[in-house]
Amino acid sequence: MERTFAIIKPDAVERNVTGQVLSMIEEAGFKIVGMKKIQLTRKQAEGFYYVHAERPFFGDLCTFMSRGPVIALVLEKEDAISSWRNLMGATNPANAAEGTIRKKLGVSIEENTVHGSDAPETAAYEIPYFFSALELV
Ligand SMILES: Nc1ncnc2c1ncn2[C@@H]1O[C@@H]2COP(=O)(O)O[C@H]2[C@H]1O
Repeated sequence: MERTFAIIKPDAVERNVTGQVLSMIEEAGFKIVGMKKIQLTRKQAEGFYYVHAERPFFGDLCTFMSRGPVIALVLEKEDAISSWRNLMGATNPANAAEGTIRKKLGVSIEENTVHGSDAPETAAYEIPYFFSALELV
């Protein structure tokens, strides 16, 4: 079993599609082992996305991610990291495959509804950024 970190982003929470995303997660066989609703500060968003600090979209991304509440999740499944990335679909919803969350619900390359860890090292940074060990059950 592997764990990955996921976020349901502000665009999805604003549009009341949190439940649709959670249904797709459960239907795909993930166990939700951690879940919380929080609103990031701008500084917390910058810390979470520090690997993108030099990218031109970094400022807008941190503004977007702190503009409203998000749902932070830890998901468990065999090959959870790649399975979750497959279920999310391509970063740009315009390029996402049928049946993926971003194809169904994504708005734009920035407001793309969900986030997921891209590698085990990333999950090892992202999970404890949001959750203590006691919160994962
Ligand atoms: N040109 C871009 N390329 C990649 N990611 C982008 C771009 N512009 C905005 N982003 C956002 O930056 C985020 C970084 O990782 P995410 O998977 O959370 O999803 C990405 C998008 O929301």
